[in-house]
Amino acid sequence: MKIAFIAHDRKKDEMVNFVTAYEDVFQGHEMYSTGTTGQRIMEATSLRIHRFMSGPLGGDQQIGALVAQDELDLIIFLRDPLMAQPHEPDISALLRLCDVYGIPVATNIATAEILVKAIDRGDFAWRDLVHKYKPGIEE
Ligand SMILES: O=C(CO)COP(=O)(O)O
Repeated sequence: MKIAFIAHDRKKDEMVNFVTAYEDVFQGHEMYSTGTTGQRIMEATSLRIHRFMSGPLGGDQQIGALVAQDELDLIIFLRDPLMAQPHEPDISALLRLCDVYGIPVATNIATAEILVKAIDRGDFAWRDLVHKYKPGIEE
């Protein structure tokens, strides 16, 4: 699977703890992140993650481009709902693309917990069918 991690500043500790706790589940998957989030995760774990730009410098949009190209199966995006972000339009654009393409996206730790257990159980097998048949997007 192809998984992306993104966390706003006040959620980074939570993200690091989460990924550390489930490191064995994430091992072996192809992983992406925004700049600082990926750096923090790699400092704390043995996971290798392809890091894009930092969010405010375009990282959310780079991950959005992967969604548009059907190159991501899951996004864990721990957003800070109590702090305004200078790049809010980029964040909205990424979440919109997830809805356009039906990409599972967890925006809080409770949903992230459920989805990581779903990976472990093989519940993401339907993504293989999506890749296989790739229906066109309705306009
Ligand atoms: O701002 C972000 C997502 O919107 C995250 O970017 P960083 O991982 O570089 O802090």
